[in-house]
Amino acid sequence: MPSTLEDFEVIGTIGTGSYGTCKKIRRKKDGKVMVWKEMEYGSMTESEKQMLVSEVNLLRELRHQHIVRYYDRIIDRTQAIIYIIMEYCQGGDLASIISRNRKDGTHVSEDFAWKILIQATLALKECHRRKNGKAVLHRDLKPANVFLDADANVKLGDFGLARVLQHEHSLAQTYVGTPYYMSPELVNNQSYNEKSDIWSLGCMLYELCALTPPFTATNEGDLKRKIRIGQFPRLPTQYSLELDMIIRRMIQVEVSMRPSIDSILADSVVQRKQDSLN
Ligand SMILES: CNC(=O)c1c(C)[nH]c(/C=C2\C(=O)Nc3ccc(Cl)cc32)c1C
Repeated sequence: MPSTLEDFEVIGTIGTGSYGTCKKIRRKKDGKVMVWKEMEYGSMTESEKQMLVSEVNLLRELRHQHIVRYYDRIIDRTQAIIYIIMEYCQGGDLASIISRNRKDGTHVSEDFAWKILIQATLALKECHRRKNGKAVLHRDLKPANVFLDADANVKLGDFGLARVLQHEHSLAQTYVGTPYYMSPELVNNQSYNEKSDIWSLGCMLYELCALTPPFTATNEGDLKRKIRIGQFPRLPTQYSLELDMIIRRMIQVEVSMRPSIDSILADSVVQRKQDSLN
């Protein structure tokens, strides 16, 4: 029996992104707290709507402990709104954690950083696992798209849809945010690949610890120049050389020099940290 809007009650608004509003909802039949992302599709062409449907179907297939769980979708054809119903992540998003630490002058612990590194890498491994020969590259890995559950476990969210919603009519097309995590291959107009997600992962982990992206500038031209050069400061000295080194390996300009997901997970320090997490 497909869900309807009447099966849920809205208990709060979590946030509004470039392509919709995220609301906290409660399922009436069992009180389960979830979220839905409301997205207007009225201005989309038929092919863009088809892209959205296929991306939502991809989300439906992804089931992993570190990927936000997709539950259902409701299409309100009268309002031209699709509601995508997903798992509630009580711990919020990494962007809020970074902002709070920046304001308070505090830093996440080394163990927390390793936990996020390991679990986000496991989530990416699942995304990159070929589905009918089609990799689901994240393409938009950033602190605002990494969520935490009640036990501060990583839940990677919001991928695929970001790409679909970059259609020419979408407000999402209007430039939102500085591309701090843009990889050198994208700066050079080369193709996006799995190692581009590794670059973004490294930039995100760097910012989680240093509370600033590895590359910053006052204009996009300078930012692109710094990304091409690829030099950035060591993590704050409270963090180990091992953590600095593994993040530094991810943020290598040369694509082939960046570690694969499997080599990250095979790293001896990662293995030791993973054992202590389990
Ligand atoms: C400060 N952040 C929050 O309070 C927050 C909380 C408690 N939950 C969220 C976001 C989500 C959440 O709780 N579940 C989600 C599923 C998919 C997507 Cl794209 C986002 C979410 C956020 C941004």
